[in-house]
Amino acid sequence: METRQSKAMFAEAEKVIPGGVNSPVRACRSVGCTPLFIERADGASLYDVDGNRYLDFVCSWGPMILGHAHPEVVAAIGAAAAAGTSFGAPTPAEITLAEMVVEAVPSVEKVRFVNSGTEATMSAARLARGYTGRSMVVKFDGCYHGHADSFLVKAGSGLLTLGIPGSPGVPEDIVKNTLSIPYNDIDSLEKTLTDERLDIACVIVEPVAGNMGCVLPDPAFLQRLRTLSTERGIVLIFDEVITGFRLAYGGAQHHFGITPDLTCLGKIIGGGLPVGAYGGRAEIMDQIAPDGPVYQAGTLSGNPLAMAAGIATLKQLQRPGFYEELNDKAATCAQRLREIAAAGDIPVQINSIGSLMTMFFSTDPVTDFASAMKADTTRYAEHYCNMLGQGIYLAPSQFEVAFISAAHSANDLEKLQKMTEWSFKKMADR
Ligand SMILES: Cc1ncc(COP(=O)(O)O)c(C=O)c1O
Ligand SMILES: NCC(=O)CCC(=O)O
Repeated sequence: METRQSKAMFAEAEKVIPGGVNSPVRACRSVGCTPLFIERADGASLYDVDGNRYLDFVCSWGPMILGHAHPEVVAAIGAAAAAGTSFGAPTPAEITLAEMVVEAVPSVEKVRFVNSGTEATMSAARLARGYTGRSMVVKFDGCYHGHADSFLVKAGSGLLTLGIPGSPGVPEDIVKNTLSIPYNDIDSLEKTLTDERLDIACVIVEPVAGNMGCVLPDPAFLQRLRTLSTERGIVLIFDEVITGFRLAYGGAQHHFGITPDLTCLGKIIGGGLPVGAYGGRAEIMDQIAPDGPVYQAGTLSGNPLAMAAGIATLKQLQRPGFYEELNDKAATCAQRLREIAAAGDIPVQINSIGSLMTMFFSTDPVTDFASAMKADTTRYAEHYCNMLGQGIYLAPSQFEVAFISAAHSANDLEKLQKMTEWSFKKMADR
């Protein structure tokens, strides 16, 4: 596949943008490539500036659950843009989207819109601290909650991919108030949350981890988390930036039947435009300014284009059978990939739930950060390059998830399976 234009653009970009990218995971360093520059996309396809077409399993890292350039979403954005792009004043669309979120997500009685998942988690932690008057945040190793200072401790996503354990620039005074403990480890959870010496304001968790690759929660772990948080008056925050409106219309909390105190959303609720949101029990949310003293603001918060894209997207997701169809299609695909793996000589573990999936190049089951780290990243890089050469666009890191969208056809998923089989054979023959 010829990618001369992308390479030239990357060289140009590197001169004026750090690393040539506006988010580190896009740089493709761990798979030994340079990024493709994308010209356009529709449905399940991406087209790069050299005119190559790819089947997209990154889906903009999660938002594009309907596929790219969905006509209803594009029309809604166009109509909103024609009416003015930002007013810095309330609009009817904010109420509509807020009502849709409140109706959909069990824990959410009130919701604030912000501009990214990072802002959502940062604001939720501040709110939890303000509400409880306590200072400590507990998170889990390998989970990623955006790039606010408090969360850059043993974080997943690009930090894990690039081997950055924490970030310079985050003062020790902040980090000392963050405790990161192993995911799915009920003993360590028990010890930490019952330790009277710890001044814990909140626990934040990805109810399905998606930033060390896809790691499923032990339902007993989530349940214990809920019980212990309640007992200790700790605010339980579900970071559903990936899982919200993805696993089910009501997110992971609906799927697992566990209700957090606060929920962070992003990605899908913006239909591909920059959005985040945090919401929860009214009693807690009422602590936010102007009703309460906890400050959070935003020039572009609740932006009319983003609201329009979110509303149009959620309307599509309300279609009867939407999630059954998407999740069934993804489960069948994951099962077929497991069969392909079992028949070949390349040891892989396929973790999947709903339309999320990660293929770990590992002999052992992956249930937490430590087991994720055993995956063979060199092998992932080889597989990634094999697949890209055949027009399959996967996440450029072993520690991310593949997203399947409503736009992926049976043929598309068959192509993914065929090419996976071919790539495994190529790797085994080498
Ligand atoms: C679980 C989770 N939380 C928070 C974030 C941060 O969101 P954003 O990149 O929109 O700031 C991400 C992804 O980036 C995420 O996957
Ligand atoms: N799982 C990683 C992300 O969702 C974020 C993408 C980015 O930081 O660019």
